[in-house]
Amino acid sequence: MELSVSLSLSVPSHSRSLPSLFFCRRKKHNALLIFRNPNSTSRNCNSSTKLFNWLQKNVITALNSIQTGDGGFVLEDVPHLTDFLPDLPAYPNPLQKSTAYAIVKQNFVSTEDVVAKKIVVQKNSPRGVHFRRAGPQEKVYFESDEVRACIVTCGGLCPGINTVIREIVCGLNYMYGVEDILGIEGGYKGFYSKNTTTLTPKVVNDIHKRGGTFLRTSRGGHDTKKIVDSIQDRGINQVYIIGGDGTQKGAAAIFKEVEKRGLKVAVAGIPKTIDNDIAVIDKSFGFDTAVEEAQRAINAAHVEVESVENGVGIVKLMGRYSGFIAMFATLASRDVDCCLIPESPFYLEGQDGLFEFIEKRLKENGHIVIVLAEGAGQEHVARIMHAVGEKDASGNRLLLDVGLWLSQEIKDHFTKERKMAINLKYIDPTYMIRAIPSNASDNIYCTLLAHSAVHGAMAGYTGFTVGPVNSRHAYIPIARVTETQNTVKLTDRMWARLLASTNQPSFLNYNKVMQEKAEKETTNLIDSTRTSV
Ligand SMILES: Nc1ncnc2c1ncn2[C@@H]1O[C@H](COP(=O)(O)OP(=O)(O)OP(=O)(O)O)[C@@H](O)[C@H]1O
Ligand SMILES: O=P(O)(O)OC[C@H]1O[C@](O)(CO)[C@@H](O)[C@@H]1O
Ligand SMILES: [Mg+2]
Repeated sequence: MELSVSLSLSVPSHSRSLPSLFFCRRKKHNALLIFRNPNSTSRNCNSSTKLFNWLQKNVITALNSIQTGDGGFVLEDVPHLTDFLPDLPAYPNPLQKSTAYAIVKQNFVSTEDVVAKKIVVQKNSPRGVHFRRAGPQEKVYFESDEVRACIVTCGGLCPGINTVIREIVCGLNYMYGVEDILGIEGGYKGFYSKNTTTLTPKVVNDIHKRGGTFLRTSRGGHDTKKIVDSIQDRGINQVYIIGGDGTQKGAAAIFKEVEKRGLKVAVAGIPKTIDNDIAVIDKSFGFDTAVEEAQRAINAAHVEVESVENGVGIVKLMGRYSGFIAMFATLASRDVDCCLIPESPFYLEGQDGLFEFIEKRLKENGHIVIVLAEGAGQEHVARIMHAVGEKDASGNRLLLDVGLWLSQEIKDHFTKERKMAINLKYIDPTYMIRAIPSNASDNIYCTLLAHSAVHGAMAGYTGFTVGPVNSRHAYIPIARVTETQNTVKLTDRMWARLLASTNQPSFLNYNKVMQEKAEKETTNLIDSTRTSV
């Protein structure tokens, strides 16, 4: 029989008589749990703690909640409250009595249901990694009147945050009869520095029609201890956390602390990012809305440059480390001649460089539209501006304005060096594409995310992120979505589609060109020093 291994930080404080390190089998999931008992009076407590710490450091990431099965089947499961509170009672799901849901053929998802991470397989390939399927379960671990939930939003804005807030509130209330829901204001720091607001279906009724976040947001200020103290003091037992990769790391830290303190608190993460840079999930909410809104800016650029001689339009879109918005906006528009993203470094001068391409398009068509992701070409701007690498309150690198830099470089090159008059229009709609309400399909997506999170928390799952994997909503261990960032793969078919549609240079010679440029600059510097001496 195959067993998986999982580590749990502590056991309830009354268990002084238990050994300092002990093992037990979690039958339901066929897993071996290793517990550390910090209250143990046993004499070998010290060495056990050392062993536990070593296991935690070296083994936990690899083995936490992993179950294996026949044919190479792997389930990367999420934690459950009963992992560290084994005696929790379960109750029948109140959805059984709901008139709306009673007619659903398969009202509950089975605890055996899983979602495959990889959907394209071959006859003999192993079954591979799976995640727990999201949805309502027959048993819940909270009674309706026992729940005190809270919702917090952190990081940058994204279309659809208000829909997620609305649907968590309405989902908890309409499906599970929960009436005690609190809003934490202004991001993580709101837990310990602000009063809460009361959220009811009536209060949130119209918020999905507005952009932004009804609860407001912030960067920085994550203090795990203070946050969990506040959760404990306020008697909160379900925490819904909406935010990007940084926020999800914060959610993981809150979960760990909750687990360490042995609290009956379900921690659910709902991934949010306009950049679509969250790993594992198909797509992040608000992304489609942002791509759609970007079309308006691209269209404006096209109209402008088409109406003048030698028109050069530059549209800067969001995308710190991932160029998904720029790539999808380009593919959708068909008016874009060149798309520049952080994953594909570009160069200006020489053969197959950007200047050569612009000149070619101006000669052919009389105009050119360039879409630029804000994170692209940062190395060029940094070199010119001697940047000091400023960071925001969360520690994210602050980007330099690549749009302004590129506009200036293009103007200088064509007017000074090529003696060509150009008409350059720089459009910067960065915040406009994320400060709008979500479109219809994102609204539905947000509803499913919120409801999946509610079902998961009610079923006692915790320390999870929810999201669609191959179109099926799943509960994903938080570490899975924070360990890597989703970026555009230049070797994937989608980037090839873009190159084929724009016919832009691939900049594959980037390293060679940049090395030659650096060598040339060094030689020039040496020559000019010699001359001046
Ligand atoms: N490693 C971490 N551990 C704990 N908390 C973190 C960590 N990284 C970030 N946070 C907290 O998460 C919150 C949001 O982080 P950040 O500003 O990076 O935005 P984000 O969630 O990544 O969203 P986005 O990048 O889409 O705007 C902040 O309050 C920050 O303090
Ligand atoms: O909201 P801020 O702090 O200006 O940060 C902007 C950044 O946030 C993001 O929108 C991600 O949320 C990035 O695309 C962008 O670089
Ligand atoms: Mg982030």
